Amino acid sequence: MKSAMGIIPLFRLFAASIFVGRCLIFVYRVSHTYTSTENEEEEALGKWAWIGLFLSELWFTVYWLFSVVVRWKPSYRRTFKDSLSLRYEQVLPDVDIFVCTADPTVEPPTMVINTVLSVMAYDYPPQKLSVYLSDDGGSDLTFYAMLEASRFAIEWLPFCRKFKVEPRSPEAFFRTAHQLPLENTDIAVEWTTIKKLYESMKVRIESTTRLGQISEEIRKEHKGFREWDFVSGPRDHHTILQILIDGRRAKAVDNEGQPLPTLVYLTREKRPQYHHNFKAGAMNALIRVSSRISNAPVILNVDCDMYSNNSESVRDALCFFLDEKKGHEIAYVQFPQVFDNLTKNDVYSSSLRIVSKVDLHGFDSYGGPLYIGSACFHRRESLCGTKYNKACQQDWMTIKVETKNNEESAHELEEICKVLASCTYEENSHWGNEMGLKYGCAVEDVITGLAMQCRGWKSIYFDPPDRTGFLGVGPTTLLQALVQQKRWSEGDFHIFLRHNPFLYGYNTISLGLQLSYCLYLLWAPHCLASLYYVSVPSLCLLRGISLFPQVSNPWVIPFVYVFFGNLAFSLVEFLYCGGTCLEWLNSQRMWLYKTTTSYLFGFCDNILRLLGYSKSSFVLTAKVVDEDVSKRYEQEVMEFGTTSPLFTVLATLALLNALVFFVELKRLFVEDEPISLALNRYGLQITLCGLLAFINLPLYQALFLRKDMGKMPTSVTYRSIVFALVACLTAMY
Ligand SMILES: O=c1ccn([C@@H]2O[C@H](COP(=O)(O)OP(=O)(O)O[C@H]3O[C@H](CO)[C@@H](O)[C@H](O)[C@H]3O)[C@@H](O)[C@H]2O)c(=O)[nH]1
Ligand SMILES: [Mn+2]
Repeated sequence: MKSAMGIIPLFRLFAASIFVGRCLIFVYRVSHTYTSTENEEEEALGKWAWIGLFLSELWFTVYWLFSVVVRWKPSYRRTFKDSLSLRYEQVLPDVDIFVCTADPTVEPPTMVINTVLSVMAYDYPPQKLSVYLSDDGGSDLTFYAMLEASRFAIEWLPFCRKFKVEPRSPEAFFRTAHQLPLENTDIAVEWTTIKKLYESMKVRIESTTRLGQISEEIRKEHKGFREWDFVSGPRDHHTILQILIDGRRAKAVDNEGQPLPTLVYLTREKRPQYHHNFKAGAMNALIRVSSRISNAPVILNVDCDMYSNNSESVRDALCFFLDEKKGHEIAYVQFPQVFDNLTKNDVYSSSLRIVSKVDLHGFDSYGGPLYIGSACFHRRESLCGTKYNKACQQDWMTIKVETKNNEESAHELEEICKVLASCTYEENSHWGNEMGLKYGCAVEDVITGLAMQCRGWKSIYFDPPDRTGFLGVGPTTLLQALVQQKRWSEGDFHIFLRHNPFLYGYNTISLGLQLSYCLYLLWAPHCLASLYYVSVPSLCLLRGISLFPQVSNPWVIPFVYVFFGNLAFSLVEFLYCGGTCLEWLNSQRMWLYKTTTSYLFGFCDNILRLLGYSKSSFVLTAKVVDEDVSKRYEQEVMEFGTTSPLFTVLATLALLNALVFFVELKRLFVEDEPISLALNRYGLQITLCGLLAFINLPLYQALFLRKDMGKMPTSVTYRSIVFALVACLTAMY
């Protein structure tokens, strides 16, 4: 989707009509109520159910308004990289690139170094680039892979430059461009050589990783390995800092004599008695260490699972930072997160399609997108806590970094920087609060971005029109997807409670932006209304309580219009953004699953935290799964396979709706009451229940029909059958 400008007026018209529909629904809810002919108890019950439904609809409407605000006036951006080169090529600023990794088994070292190599190979003066890897896994395996990468870069960078290779992650390159360019023998020869080099490196790294330890032979290759003699475990060790390529040295050149970017490996100190604050802690350590080594004014942050797919992204980002009119007020430039491991119809709806094609463009027009963790360029100054003011307007980009470091040897520099990454360094300081990334929130990125915007900075969303900037790894099992969503919803709601955009952003960020933020920050409480809507109307059906207008009553029109109008809109929007119909259906299912489980648990965690019970955690998203699981993923078969309370909730809700639907069908067709009467009275409720049963079809399959390892575990099946039956029986009697 290039730009949705043309259809914006249409959208506004549609939104207005839905708004009228929603108002009519409220008029109906307020002017009518449930009346029973049977008894008082029944009537009281019905009245409560009615009020609950009214509140849910009220909530849905408020939430829908946020989504309308986001879509109201999106903005789309282009860059002019040629003008940038013309004007600034000689004075381009330094750029520091931070890559984070946390665990060598969940995030394999080969993946990590592919990301590292892709960012080392940016189309940018290499002497101005410094790449830092933060290894929270404290693993010598990752260090070894980095050492290999530092050697491979000598061949890889000139190769990329010469043949304008895209993408510059070797793994992705050889995977996507497996056709050998035969017509030109020169390329063919070099291609084969470099491919062989890469593959032999990969074999070495993978065999070492499989072995789980570094052989004596390899240990001799670098003094750095000796550091691991003193490491007692991934949560208990000193700082290890190794400058693998020292870009200041004349020796640091590739095989064509061109300079290489600086390459640094860091694992910050960790001690059991100190909380390490997950990725935020890692990033802050990197900010400090890099400030002493290269101190570039621009910082790019990527996760190790997200490689650069476009060698020009640095230049794209600088077009905004160096913009004469607006550049001085920009804190960060966020690129979309796109994933390259998704299947055609994206079973787990991991693609963030609507987020990146719709929502973030909307945020942009109100003052800037959220910071979403990876693929984001920062201005060091704003990340370090500076408030935006007039002084920021000076020519900050072109100020040359002090070169005092030049006399120190790499070893001296390493020793000096180690303290900056120690556990105690942050004691009694503003780090994690006013400086650097904020601590104590499961979405350190969003809260940090919001804090910067509240300090007066703006941000930019840039979705490159021709070539995606970054490609990452999305969750590939249902549980991973739900757990990731739980972390996000928990963190987002935490922000709403503790760093509310209306309070902190009062007078500094626009009302539009404050409202837009709510679209994400209120995911968690959204579960309440959703849970209500997918269970209570169905349970009421069993009892014969009708909660919607009769089908023959004109009041039914707004209900039908709002419900189906919104569904139709979201389908059209999805297709417009390049999705498929099946993908849309999957996204609807996932939205239901996320709201009723992830958001529910995220919500509960926040409540527990308020009561002082819960402590923060960060469940990493797995980047590798075993073959069996991955095969089912390729076939787009939903993966259950493990017992999890999340699955119990899902299965219970699904069974409940199936049960009710069957009971109702039986009633309709078997009992004496004429069908038309019952349909008229319960039409909407039965439709809702039927739709819920329909969207859950894959789940019933997993419960009762499948035989593979990914089916629902029997314990979950039994448990949810019991829960669903109990709920139905309670409702009936
Ligand atoms: O103690 C930790 C935990 C995580 N990480 C890194 O954080 C990144 C994100 O972790 P991942 O498991 O990939 O989670 P995702 O859900 O994919 O991450 C998204 O959501 C996170 C916030 O919840 C953001 O930090 C990420 O940038 C964003 O991509 C990875 O590079 C990890 O190596 C650390 O460095 N240290
Ligand atoms: Mn990730």
